[in-house]
Amino acid sequence: MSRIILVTGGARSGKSGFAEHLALSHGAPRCYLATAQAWDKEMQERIERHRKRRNDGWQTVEEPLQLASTLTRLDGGCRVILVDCVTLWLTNLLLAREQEPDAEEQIIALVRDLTEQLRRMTTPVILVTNEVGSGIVPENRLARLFRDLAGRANQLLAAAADEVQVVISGLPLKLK
Ligand SMILES: Nc1nc2c(ncn2[C@@H]2O[C@H](COP(=O)(O)OP(=O)(O)OP(=O)(O)O)[C@@H](O)[C@H]2O)c(=O)[nH]1
Repeated sequence: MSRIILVTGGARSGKSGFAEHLALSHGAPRCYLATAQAWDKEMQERIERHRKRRNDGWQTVEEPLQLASTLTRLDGGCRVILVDCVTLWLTNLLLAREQEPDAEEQIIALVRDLTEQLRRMTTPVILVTNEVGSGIVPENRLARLFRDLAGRANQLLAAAADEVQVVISGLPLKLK
C-alpha cells in the first residue's frame, strides 16, 4: 500500500470523494485534516455536506496554515490522514503574505518543509490538490502568482509522493 498519495483534479472533479474512498481502505480511526475556512454561508454549507458524508470513523482537525507541524502532531494517532486540500492551504498562506515581494519563494520553502515532513511520517497520508492554470493567463497579478505557486507546489508534492492519481469527470487515472 502506498504511503504518500497525491490526488489531483479540477473543481468538482470528484477528487475529494475518491480520496475518501482510498482512505476507507485503511481502518479507523481516520483523520481528516481540513485546510478550508468557512468564510461565508455557502462555504459553511459545503463543509457541512462534507461532514455528513464522513461517518464516525473520522476525526476532523481544522488547520488553515500550519500543515507540516499538524501532521507531526497527528502522526501515529490514526490509521490514515487525509489532507483536503493543499490548494486552499496555499491560498491561506498567500493571502497572509500578499504584500510581501518574496511571497512565492517563502511559500515554496514551506512546501519543501511539507515534503520533508511527509517523508518522515509513519502514518500514511493522502493529499488532495487542485489542477489550476489550464485556462488563459489571468490578468491580475495575484491570480497569476497563485496559478504559478499551485503548479510548482503540485510538482514538488507529486515528486515526493509514492502514488499520484488525477481525477477527471469522476474517474481516477493513475499517473505514478
Ligand atoms: N474547515 C473544514 N473544512 C472542511 C471540512 N470538511 C470538508 N472541508 C473542506 O471542503 C473542501 C472540499 O469541498 P468541495 O469544494 O466541495 O470539493 P471540490 O474540491 O470542489 O470538489 P471535488 O473535486 O468533487 O472534491 C476542502 O477544501 C475541505 O477542506 C471540515 O470539517 N472543516
